[in-house]
This record gives sequence, structure tokens and C-alpha cells, in this order.
Amino acid sequence: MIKIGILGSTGRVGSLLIDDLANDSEAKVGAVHVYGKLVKNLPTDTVVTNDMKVLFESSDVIIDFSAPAATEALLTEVIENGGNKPLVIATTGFNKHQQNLLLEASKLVPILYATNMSLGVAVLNKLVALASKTLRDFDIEIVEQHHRYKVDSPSGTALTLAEHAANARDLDLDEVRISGRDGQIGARTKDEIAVMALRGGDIVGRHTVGLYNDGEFLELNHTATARNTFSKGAIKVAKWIIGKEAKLYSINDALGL
Ligand SMILES: NC(=O)C1=CN([C@@H]2O[C@H](COP(=O)(O)OP(=O)(O)OC[C@H]3O[C@@H](n4cnc5c(N)ncnc54)[C@H](OP(=O)(O)O)[C@@H]3O)[C@@H](O)[C@H]2O)C=CC1
Ligand SMILES: O=C(O)C1=N[C@H](C(=O)O)C[C@H](O)C1
Repeated sequence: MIKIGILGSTGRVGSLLIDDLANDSEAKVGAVHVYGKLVKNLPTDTVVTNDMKVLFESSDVIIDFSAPAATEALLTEVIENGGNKPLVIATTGFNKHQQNLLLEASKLVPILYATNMSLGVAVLNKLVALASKTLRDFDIEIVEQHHRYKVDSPSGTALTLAEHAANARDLDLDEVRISGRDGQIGARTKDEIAVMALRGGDIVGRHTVGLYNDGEFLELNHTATARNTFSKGAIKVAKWIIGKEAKLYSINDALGL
């Protein structure tokens, strides 16, 4: 049985990982990192810890749905203290320093980083690249909608979609992305890519990439209707990454897309 370590085990997705693994024939929960208070009953042989070193020692692979500060501690364990297990990282909202740590750590252990663990969004990224390149004159606008508890904005998925759109047009996303419009801002500029965030209720995750032109528009939408889409996707790629060489992998590598 593959022993999976969970960072963020008490969270909305982390607790679903525990449920999913209870019914998995190939993998089980090896260890859970608990930051605050443990809220779930776990199999008696599960290691419960708040120590990153112990999390590494007790797992064959670690899945992370937590918070940027927690991922930073996980990556630091790899870089500074020899933590040596494959990582599946799903947390979003990293700053530049944390993004650099991800790259550094991926030279030492295999890491799959995906801002969205669903198959549908993996395909959507490809569709967005194709549409952005083919419909070169269309204006691109991205809207993401999430539940009221989400703390980072815009979503990691929306940023990844925007990157695919910008790259397909040889644009630098940092130069063309805008995140709001208010007041006498003037007409839309040709290359700008807006990424707008809505928050409310229990929306699991909804992303729409619109490509607008005179006379026609195309909207590509993905809606996650159940949060275990993400936990199940992460378990699938965690099984895949075991035994791979140290490198930064995308979900497309794991899904063969
Ligand atoms: N890539 C993907 O497919 C998806 C990614 N996500 C991302 O995953 C992350 C978690 O989402 P969600 O489960 O909704 O969030 P929650 O807020 O429900 O869970 C966060 C978890 O991280 C723990 N945590 C917070 N801060 C720290 C810290 N400093 N050290 C250690 N642990 C910490 C929390 O512990 P405690 O409960 O004790 O505070 C909790 O277990 C977010 O970044 C979200 O955007 C979410 C869904 C899908
Ligand atoms: O926080 C969430 O809930 C989600 N976060 C991810 C993101 O920021 O893109 C993925 C998903 O949309 C749900």
C-alpha cells in the first residue's frame, strides 16, 4: 500500500483526501500534518504530526492542499533538511519567493504542481491556448467564481488559464493582466487580459474564459460541481509521481495530455 502524507489535512480538500483514501485499494493515509486541531477519526496506524520531518519520514508521497506558508515550510524541509519524497502541490496563492522555492525543491525531488487537479481544467488549458492563438484579434476576459471562504484572489486556476492565453500570443502576462475596472479608465487596450474574481456561497469553482470580437464571441467554461474532483485528481497523480526523477511536472505530464 502506498502511504500518502497530507499537508492541510483538516481543510476542506484535505479532509476529503482522508475520506477518499479510506476506500482506495492501492493507497492509504500514512501521515497527516495537523496545524490546528485534528477533527477526524483516523485509522489507528496513522501518524499525526505537526513536524514536517515526521511527515516526510512517514509517507511515500505527500499531497499538499494547505496555505502558502505551509507549502513554504514543506519546500524548506526539502531544500534545507533533506526531506526526500515526491510532492503533489495543489495550494495556490504563492508569492515570488515561494514560487522560487518550488523550482529549487524540484531539482531535488519530483514535484507535480497543479493549480487545478481536475481533468476538465487540464483540457481547458489546452483549449484556451488553441483559441487564443487562433482567434488572435479576439479580446480575452477571464472570470472565476468561488465560495465565500476562499482567501486568495484571483484563483490559481484563473492565473494558469491567463498564462496559457498570454503565452499563446507571445505576451508577458505580468504586462497585460488587469484585475479591475473602475472609473474613467478609457477604452479597452488590445492586448489586455482581464482576470476578475467573484466570491459567494458554496461555489466549488467556476472558470470562464471569454474571447470576444465584433459579431461573435466564444466562451469556454469549466464548473466543478463537487470538491472531491480535486482530491481524487490529486490521489491519481500522487500514484503516478512515485519513482519519477526530480523535476517540476505539470498535471498534463501525469494525464498524458
Ligand atoms: N489545485 C487544486 O485543484 C485545488 C487547490 N486548492 C487550494 O488548496 C488550498 C487549500 O484549500 P482548502 O482546503 O479549501 O482550504 P482550507 O482553508 O479549508 O484548508 C487549509 C488547510 O491548511 C492548513 N493550514 C493553514 N495554514 C497553515 C500553516 N501555516 N501550516 C500548516 N498548515 C496550515 C489548515 O489548518 P487549520 O484547519 O488548522 O487552519 C487546513 O488544514 C488553497 O490554496 C486552495 O486554493 C483548493 C481546491 C482545489
Ligand atoms: O480554493 C478553492 O476552493 C479552489 N482553488 C483552486 C484555485 O485557486 O484555482 C482550484 C479550485 O478552483 C478551487
